[in-house]
Amino acid sequence: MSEAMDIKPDAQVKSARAETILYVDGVSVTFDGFRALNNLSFYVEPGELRAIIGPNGAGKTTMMDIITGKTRPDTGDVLFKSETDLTKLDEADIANLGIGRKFQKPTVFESHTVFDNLLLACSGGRGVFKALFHRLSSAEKIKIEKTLITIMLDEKRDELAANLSHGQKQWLEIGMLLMQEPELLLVDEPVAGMTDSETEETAKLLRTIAKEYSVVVVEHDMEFVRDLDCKVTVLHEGSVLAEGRLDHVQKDPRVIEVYLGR
Ligand SMILES: Nc1ncnc2c1ncn2[C@@H]1O[C@H](COP(=O)(O)OP(=O)(O)OP(=O)(O)O)[C@@H](O)[C@H]1O
Repeated sequence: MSEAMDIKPDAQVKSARAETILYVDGVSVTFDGFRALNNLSFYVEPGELRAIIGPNGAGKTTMMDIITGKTRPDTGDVLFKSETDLTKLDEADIANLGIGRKFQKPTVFESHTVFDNLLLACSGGRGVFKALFHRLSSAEKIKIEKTLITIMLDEKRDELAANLSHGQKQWLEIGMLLMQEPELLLVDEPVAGMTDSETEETAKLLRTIAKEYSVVVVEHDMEFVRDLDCKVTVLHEGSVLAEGRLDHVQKDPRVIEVYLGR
């Protein structure tokens, strides 16, 4: 990007902020002298599905850590819904604001059924015993039923989570996050280790979820990213290298050189 394009007049910055669910601007973070994020700026609109790609070490995980309050930036702004400064909040506050994060490995309650996993997720910290034995409100029931269908596990509702395939466990964990009705969902490499058909179904699932919530997905699997059919941000050395539709960024010689051409 040219220097001229880098200059953001105040009015332009303001209008970008006004329309964003996530506003990351000029974020840098250094670990022991190594700059993991370097003046990183990108914006996500409400209801948007966004894929983040980039080579190993590009800063994708660090970026998620900054958004969720696990890591503090040295400089830069991170705003949720244009006004809440996430750099001042801790991880629990940020989760309570409505930002859900799905880590790469599924962490479901293996010895409970699919249905009970969703029930536990909407229990609001009641504890396992109380959560499983309290009377479900009709709103909770509807929410669980709707989520079971969304995550394609309606027919597995009485199955122990331990008996699910790896892909189904990932979907269940996404469902558990949906029970909290997050406005922004961050998903880290969801299809690693999935079968081809599970990968395809996961793209459909995330596209469905993005009709209701904003979703940011970090992934290396290009077929999957193509299926997401969304805007793609390419990170490299802690900055945005390119942004646009996958077809567009795949043709960018810089992207081919540092990532896709390998
Ligand atoms: N806590 C830390 N201390 C020191 N260096 C770190 C720390 N966290 C990340 N890094 C370094 O910052 C850089 C960016 O790492 P990050 O994990 O964000 O990249 P990534 O794009 O998620 O890579 P991958 O695709 O391999 O997961 C890497 O060089 C990594 O070694």
